[in-house]
Amino acid sequence: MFTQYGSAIGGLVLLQAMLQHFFYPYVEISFHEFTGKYMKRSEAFMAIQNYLTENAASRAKRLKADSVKDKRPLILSMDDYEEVDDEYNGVNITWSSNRIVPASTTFSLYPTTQNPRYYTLTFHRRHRKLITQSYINHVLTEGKAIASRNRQLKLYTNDPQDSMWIHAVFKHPATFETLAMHPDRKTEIMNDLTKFTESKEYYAKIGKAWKRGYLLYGPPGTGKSTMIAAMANFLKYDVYDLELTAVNDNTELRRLLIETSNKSIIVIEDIDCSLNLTAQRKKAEEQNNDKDDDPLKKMTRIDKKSSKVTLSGLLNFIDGIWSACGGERVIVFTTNHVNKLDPALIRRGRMDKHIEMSYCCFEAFKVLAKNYLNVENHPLFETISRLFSETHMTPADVAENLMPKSNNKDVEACLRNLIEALEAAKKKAAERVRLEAKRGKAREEIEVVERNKKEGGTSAKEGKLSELICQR
Ligand SMILES: Nc1ncnc2c1ncn2[C@@H]1O[C@H](COP(=O)(O)OP(=O)(O)OP(=O)(O)O)[C@@H](O)[C@H]1O
Ligand SMILES: [Mg+2]
Repeated sequence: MFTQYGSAIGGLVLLQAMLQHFFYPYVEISFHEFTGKYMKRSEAFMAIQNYLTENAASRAKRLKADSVKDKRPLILSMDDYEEVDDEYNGVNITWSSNRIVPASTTFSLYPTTQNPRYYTLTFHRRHRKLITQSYINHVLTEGKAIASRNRQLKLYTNDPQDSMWIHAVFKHPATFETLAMHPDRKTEIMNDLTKFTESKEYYAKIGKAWKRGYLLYGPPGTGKSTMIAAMANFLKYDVYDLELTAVNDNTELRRLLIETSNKSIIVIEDIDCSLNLTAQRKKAEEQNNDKDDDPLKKMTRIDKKSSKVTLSGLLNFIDGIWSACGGERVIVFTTNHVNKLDPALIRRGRMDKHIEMSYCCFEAFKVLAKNYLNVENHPLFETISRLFSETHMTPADVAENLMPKSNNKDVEACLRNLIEALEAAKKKAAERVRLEAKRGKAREEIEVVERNKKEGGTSAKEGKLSELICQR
């Protein structure tokens, strides 16, 4: 009797399922927050979450506000058990957010204490091809792009105590827009960076690690560090500021470099001073060191000697290490003395692009005038343009001279300040040239006297010249 009942009920359930399948014209796809054997957070879920937060959450009736650090705007996403509609190529799609409620709450495999979430995508079955072959891809790509746009950049530095990376939020205001440089050169560098980020397949095809090296060189205050910050903000890459003098040996250097993440800029500033990496410099320093008895200098000398990071170690890592680690890394070296660097360190292929950061030109000044004074044109620009063609000044000094001296932000007063400073710099440079010429002439005359002496002759000028030598 019971078995008869049982089979009748079973038959009804089956019939209901068949009817539902026949009459329910929708397809549902679920995307779970945690997937795989180790219950890893799903990248697809995160991408969908970003996509829905940016595109569809404004249409949801119930929103969830996430607390965010750092005074960033509040993030509003759709709440649990809420639905939103989306449209793609004229097709309507519904997303709903749900949570798995486990049968027992005593033990959970999932890494969060809350019940894991999942999104369900519902659409009419006649659009199956469009949704599965195009729409889902579109959502995932968009979601990843949103994540990279909203990512908070990090600045890593290597801790000298335990040689580990420590990080802070990277918040440098410099951008290519605010960087004082000729616009054509800025465009060239931005294009170069963009091409690099889009060349994953190309690097794979030619069998090279996906990395690009930049050497920034120029006098102090010409914007090398500022350029690195602008690059990081442009690429949305984290910055690893590697202080080589705090690295004890090649093994440590190797570990630090392996620990750097994808999409990052590795910076080694003042490469010529970081270690005794250049042959000429090493020799000169050794000679000077032997004469030098300053205790402080002696201490740094000992420190430098005990550091066993070698040029060949550094070069090997630059060449080889990232081929194994998946790449997408930019490495930037900076120096004030490009001529002193070992050619092996900067040859093409290691440092792919050499960028000279130079004194301020009129075009670069216009960027600073816009940044600091919010002016794009002014009658005094003509004088300033002429002065820039006659004298040198670093962008750092130009910026300093453009800063209002009081609370009164009078544009004309600031520009006159700069003109005064440029004229003073021009005068100083002319004086330097005059002195150099005088010194050169005196040197020539001394040489004549000495030659005459050697040849046994005397010079009428001799007495006068020794006086001159004493004055120098
Ligand atoms: N090209 C530039 N564009 C905008 N601001 C600049 C530029 N160059 C210098 N500055 C200003 O001058 C300051 C110093 O510049 P920065 O530290 O980038 O120079 P640097 O070339 O790295 O110098 P150093 O060789 O001493 O490290 C910056 O904080 C910035 O305000
Ligand atoms: Mg610098």
